[in-house]
Amino acid sequence: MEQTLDNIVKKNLKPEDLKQFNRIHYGREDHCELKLKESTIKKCHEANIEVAGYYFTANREQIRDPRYVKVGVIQHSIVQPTDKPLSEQRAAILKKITNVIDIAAAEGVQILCLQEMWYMPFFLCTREKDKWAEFAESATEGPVFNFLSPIAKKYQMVLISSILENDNGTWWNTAVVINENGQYMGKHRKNHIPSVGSFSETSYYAPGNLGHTVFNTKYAKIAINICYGRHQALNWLMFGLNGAEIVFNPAATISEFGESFWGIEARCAAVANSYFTCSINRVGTEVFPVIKDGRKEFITRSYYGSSYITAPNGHRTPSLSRVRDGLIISVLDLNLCRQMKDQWGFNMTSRLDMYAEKLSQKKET
Ligand SMILES: NC(=O)NCCC(=O)O
Repeated sequence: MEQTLDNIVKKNLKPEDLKQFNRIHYGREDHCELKLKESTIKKCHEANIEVAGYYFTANREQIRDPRYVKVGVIQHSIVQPTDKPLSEQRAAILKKITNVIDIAAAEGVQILCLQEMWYMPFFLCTREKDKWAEFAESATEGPVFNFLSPIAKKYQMVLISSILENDNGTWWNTAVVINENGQYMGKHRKNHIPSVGSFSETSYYAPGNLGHTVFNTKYAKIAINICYGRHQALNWLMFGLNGAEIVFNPAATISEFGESFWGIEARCAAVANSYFTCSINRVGTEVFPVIKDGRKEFITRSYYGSSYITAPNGHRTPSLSRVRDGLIISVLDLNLCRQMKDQWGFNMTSRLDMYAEKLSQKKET
């Protein structure tokens, strides 16, 4: 059994203690597991993909019907070594992901989010640009959009695809939303760009210029907070103010950068803003041969996966594996968003006026 925090706890606690742990830590005594099809389990086993299903309920209301939506998140490693031709690298990932999307579709997933820059190695640690430029593409007619669009249509699935966008020669870190008819619905550009340790993304693209768009899809009002933006409470807040019911956080992050707060930030955001959050991180080790001072060196980075989903009441799923490809399928009752607002009064008691006044006075130091 793999050493995730959940597995360590499960293995070492007596059933009664485990119940207590789950009640206090996760907010519920069991994980409300969703029964998945035999075929899903078989296909995932064959492809060495961890698969887990959960559901989040809300109180029954007298007037409003439950508003169920089934979401999926996929974490995965790259397939080919990073020195192979770019087209081969991308084709191998697309093939792998097609299989996982097919599995998710057979389970009736309606909204599915992929990890940050899912179709390529996360080369942004190398500081190299030219070598990778062909991975940067148009949000509306690039190879990745053209690949996903028919899939979205075939399965009437909303797809969130994090890409390296090339918009008339300018690069952006962008999440594209494709609607259930396979049409481009819009995009969000990463607002906060890391320049920390080997995450030197500021040399590639500028902070996003599209604000905090919420996409009113057929199934839910969704938004995307891309990776490093999860460290900013106000970034999460703005998506909530704009009406998001689910905020996806496609990421690429490694242990050295706060694995201990990975499980906290999106969960806090879900509680503070009364929406669901879906956190998706890469897995696997990516090795980049680079030339430094005339010598060949290797940059190696390992991503710790651990994708999970949180409800507005703070209940969350266990994490996926730290090392294996994985798929979480979860049923969410969106009624829980308003119920939490009503129960806790977070909206009613917020003091945005007070913050706005101070923020408008704030000068850059
Ligand atoms: N991809 C990305 O923004 N990574 C930054 C490191 C982190 O926020 O964990």
